[in-house]
Amino acid sequence: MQDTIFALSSGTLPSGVAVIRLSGPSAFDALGSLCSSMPQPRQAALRVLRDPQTQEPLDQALVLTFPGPASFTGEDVVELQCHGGRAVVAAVLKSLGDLPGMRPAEPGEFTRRAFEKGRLDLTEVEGLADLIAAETEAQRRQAFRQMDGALGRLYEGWRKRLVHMRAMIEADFDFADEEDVPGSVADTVWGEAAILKREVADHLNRSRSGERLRDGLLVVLMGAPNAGKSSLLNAIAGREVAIVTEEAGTTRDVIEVHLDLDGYPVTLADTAGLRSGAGRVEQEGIRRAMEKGRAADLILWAVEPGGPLPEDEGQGLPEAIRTESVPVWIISTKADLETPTKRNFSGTMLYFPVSVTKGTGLDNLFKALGRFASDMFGSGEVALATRERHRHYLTDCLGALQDAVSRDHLPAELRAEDLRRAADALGRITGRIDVEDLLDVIFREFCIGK
Ligand SMILES: Nc1nc2c(c(=O)[nH]1)N(C=O)[C@@H](CNc1ccc(C(=O)N[C@@H](CCC(=O)O)C(=O)O)cc1)CN2
Ligand SMILES: Nc1nc2c(ncn2[C@@H]2O[C@H](COP(=O)(O)OP(=O)(O)OP(=O)(O)O)[C@@H](O)[C@H]2O)c(=O)[nH]1
Repeated sequence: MQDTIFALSSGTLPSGVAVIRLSGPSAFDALGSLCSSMPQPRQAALRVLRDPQTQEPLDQALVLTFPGPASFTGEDVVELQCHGGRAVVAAVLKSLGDLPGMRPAEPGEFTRRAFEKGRLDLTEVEGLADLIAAETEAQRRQAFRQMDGALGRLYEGWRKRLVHMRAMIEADFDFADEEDVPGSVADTVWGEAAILKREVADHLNRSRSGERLRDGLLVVLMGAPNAGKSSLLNAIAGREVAIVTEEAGTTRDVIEVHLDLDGYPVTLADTAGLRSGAGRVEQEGIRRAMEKGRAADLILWAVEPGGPLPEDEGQGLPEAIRTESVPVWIISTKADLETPTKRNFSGTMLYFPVSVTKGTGLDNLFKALGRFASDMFGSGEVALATRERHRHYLTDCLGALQDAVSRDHLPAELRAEDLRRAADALGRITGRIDVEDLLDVIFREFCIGK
């Protein structure tokens, strides 16, 4: 018999109320050992929880039962909604652990059981994890859609189309000698495969923005020492997160703040000022700055009056980063010291005069950053791939479809095998590869068993 697992499912203690969940075949017996009578399924009831050995009262709690399979995990589930005191929760967990067949749950084990019982596919599991991690509105929306099955349905739909295409080819072989089967049904299959290939390719092209929305856009502040980067970061973050001093080369490490810009997640990283002839520690800071710069979605180049511009040889933005085709915006700092004049720099770069001392120019910069993020993430209407894992298998799927479509000089059996690889790649994303499907489709559509 499978273990029954239990865990505190609500957050850090102490809290107003703490939710302890149990799932598995002994869940209801365990509840029976703790309280006098079982409540109606799915209805909260107030009960005194007692230590099963001593009958000492532990707490007065709301208890709920969710009989499987109509529960979150698909198993019998019990919830104990206790007072959120540390000793209360410790005492209840101890009593549960002493009961037969009970053990503490591993991280994610409730959801894992839900997956194993087929109640959630892998993308829904990931969506649930992302929903719990979501920090901004756009992240929440994307995660909710995925948890709700939008991505899984898209891939399942594609996989079913592939299974159907293979069924067509199979049928063509099986009935090649029979008279009552129409001519080569398989001929239409390659056209369908080409259409699907385009859909997968489009989806794959958009997957970066799904991943970005999940992780947050990386905006990196770079520039010469003393340009005012840390002051700018502090002003943007609205709190003192980076050390601001008048000494050049203060920021030696990369400091990051997470921002919520109109619901979009943005990570802003402050970096060490770039200069030659720096000491060893500072050199390391510069190396890290370069590393961040290469990973950036956007670089803000801070320049004080008279300071170096990105394209300046030696003091500017290093060649290695300029060639990465990352957009660079110029932030002309300390605008209170000197009326900033738009100097002669590459005309395509956006330019923002900012004074942290006077507090001017920041709103403008915020608005532009918000627009940049919303352009990058798009409308958020379509289900996007959100993980490298998805992109990996989508690439496999696309490669297999490409083979199926292009290898028209090869026998259909081999090209059907390409379709199988494409379908399996999708099945790996959702965690559901089901070989029985192929037979099902053949039986249903062609009445083989007549
Ligand atoms: N107290 C509590 N709140 C919670 C959860 C929980 O487990 N406990 N959840 C945990 O993540 C989320 C809600 N998710 C849930 C998903 C499905 C079922 C469930 O019982 N599903 C059955 C019955 C559906 C129905 O009656 O409409 C089913 O799908 O068959 C319960 C919670 C968020 N809030
Ligand atoms: N007048 C004026 N001074 C500023 C402004 N912003 C920053 N400063 C000053 O410029 C100096 C350098 O600022 P930081 O923010 O430490 O510069 P940084 O670019 O982070 O420097 P490093 O960490 O060395 O790379 C400090 O003395 C700040 O007070 C501004 O808007 N106006």
